[in-house]
Amino acid sequence: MSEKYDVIVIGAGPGGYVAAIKAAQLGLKTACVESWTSEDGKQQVLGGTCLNVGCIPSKALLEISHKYEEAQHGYADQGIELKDLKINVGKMMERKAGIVQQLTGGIAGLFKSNGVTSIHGHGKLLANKQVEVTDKDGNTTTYEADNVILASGSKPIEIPPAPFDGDYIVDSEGALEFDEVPKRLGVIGAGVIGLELGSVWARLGSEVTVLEAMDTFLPAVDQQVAKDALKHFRKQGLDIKLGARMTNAEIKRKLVYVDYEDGKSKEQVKFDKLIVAVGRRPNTENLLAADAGINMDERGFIYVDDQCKTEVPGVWAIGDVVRGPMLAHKASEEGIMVAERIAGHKPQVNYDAIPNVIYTSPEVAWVGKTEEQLKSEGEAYKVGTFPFAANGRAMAANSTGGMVKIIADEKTDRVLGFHVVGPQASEIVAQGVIALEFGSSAEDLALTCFAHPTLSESVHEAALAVDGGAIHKANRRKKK
Ligand SMILES: NC(=O)c1ccc[n+]([C@@H]2O[C@H](COP(=O)([O-])OP(=O)(O)OC[C@H]3O[C@@H](n4cnc5c(N)ncnc54)[C@H](O)[C@@H]3O)[C@@H](O)[C@H]2O)c1
Repeated sequence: MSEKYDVIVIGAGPGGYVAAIKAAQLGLKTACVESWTSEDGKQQVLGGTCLNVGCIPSKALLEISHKYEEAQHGYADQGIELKDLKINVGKMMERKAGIVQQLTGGIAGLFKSNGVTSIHGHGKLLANKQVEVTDKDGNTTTYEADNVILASGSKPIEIPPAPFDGDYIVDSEGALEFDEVPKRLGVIGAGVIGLELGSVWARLGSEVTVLEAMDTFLPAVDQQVAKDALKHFRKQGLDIKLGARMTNAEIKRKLVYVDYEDGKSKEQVKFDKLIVAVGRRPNTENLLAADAGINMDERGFIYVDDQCKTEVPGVWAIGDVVRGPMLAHKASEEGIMVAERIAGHKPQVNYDAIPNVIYTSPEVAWVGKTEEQLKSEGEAYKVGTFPFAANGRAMAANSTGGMVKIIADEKTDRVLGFHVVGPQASEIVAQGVIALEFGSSAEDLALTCFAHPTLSESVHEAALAVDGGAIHKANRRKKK
């Protein structure tokens, strides 16, 4: 038996590393176990999926591809003339790798400065809050802790009709590593990952076809916003086929042949590469000893309550291994809540005010309820929208697609939902999160002074529009 800790965190993704830093800041003796190893097998890699092969590298590619597309299609209209524009995929990948390295190295520095002990190896929870760590050579060490936080994240779901081969049929990770722009790219699943990665490669020149089994586009998103987004994506050249269920994918002569059914007929299409993005599942295999006392549902999610407590006192679980959206910022919030609870405080994550973002172009972002949810709950509500087409700053930026939509309670005027499709939606949605968190009314937003000229003025106008008072668009007349 080795050292005893106040807190051992298993997993150093945005849930785990944040929990470990917060616990150490609160004076708890903390260790964080992470098995991820650099390609040369020499070093531990911190940051999990988000920093290494998820949010951060995908955003690096999204930013670069956005610039390239703008230079290709948007500059000439603005009087900027370019000759011989080219994309250098190798250089783009180098830049992405540099950003990842900088950030993951930064966590190691933060662990050091906060006094978190980093343990390299695979962590497994045993009975009595013991954690067994197996290093890369197979040696095991067992640690004891008063509290264990399980934060082992998730991985892409592999489906039998389209097994990953790492070259032609890839998951979200493989889709960040193509060494050239595929001529024809297939994407299975029009979820967040499929749309983000599909749009990266479409902007770099791929002909992208997205096959989505469901008939409804982005069913979790407010449908007025989802329909607007779909229109923009299709206009950009993404061929999104709804109601198209992929049934088989086969690699033949350096091409991927994909069969799908669309309710009317069976079709086949061929691609140079295929990305399969049909969801993720929790990383809970080999995480828990049989006598650890922790229960999971049939899909491998660990049962927890609102405070992320498992059924074993002192064992907590956060992030992608538990209920709720698989989002880095949700995991981090849970990590902070758990660390503070261990230290004796009583914080609570407000699960009703967690923002969602799809980093496409235009971006889609929202927080709170959709119109569809409110209708099904029988709530009376009112809506204000404002299009970026009527926003001077959006015009100046040559980015006028989309809108802001605010939904407020019919009686109390309290903001219930905040939805954006358009430029900088990921930044603008923070205003909705603050409104929801502070329980603000649409009138509070309408009475707030917004700087001119900014994209955020569309928030102001949408809030004014909730009661028919927008200045820069025609309001629907109220019935007398
Ligand atoms: N920006 C972000 O917030 C972000 C980024 C990446 C990942 N994530 C999270 O990661 C998780 C996984 O994302 P995802 O996009 O892989 O999953 P998803 O669940 O969002 O979407 C998967 C889609 O695949 C479709 N599908 C399944 N089988 C199919 C088939 N045989 N043929 C055609 N379509 C099929 C489903 O109907 C679904 O719409 C999500 O929880 C997501 O929120 C979030």
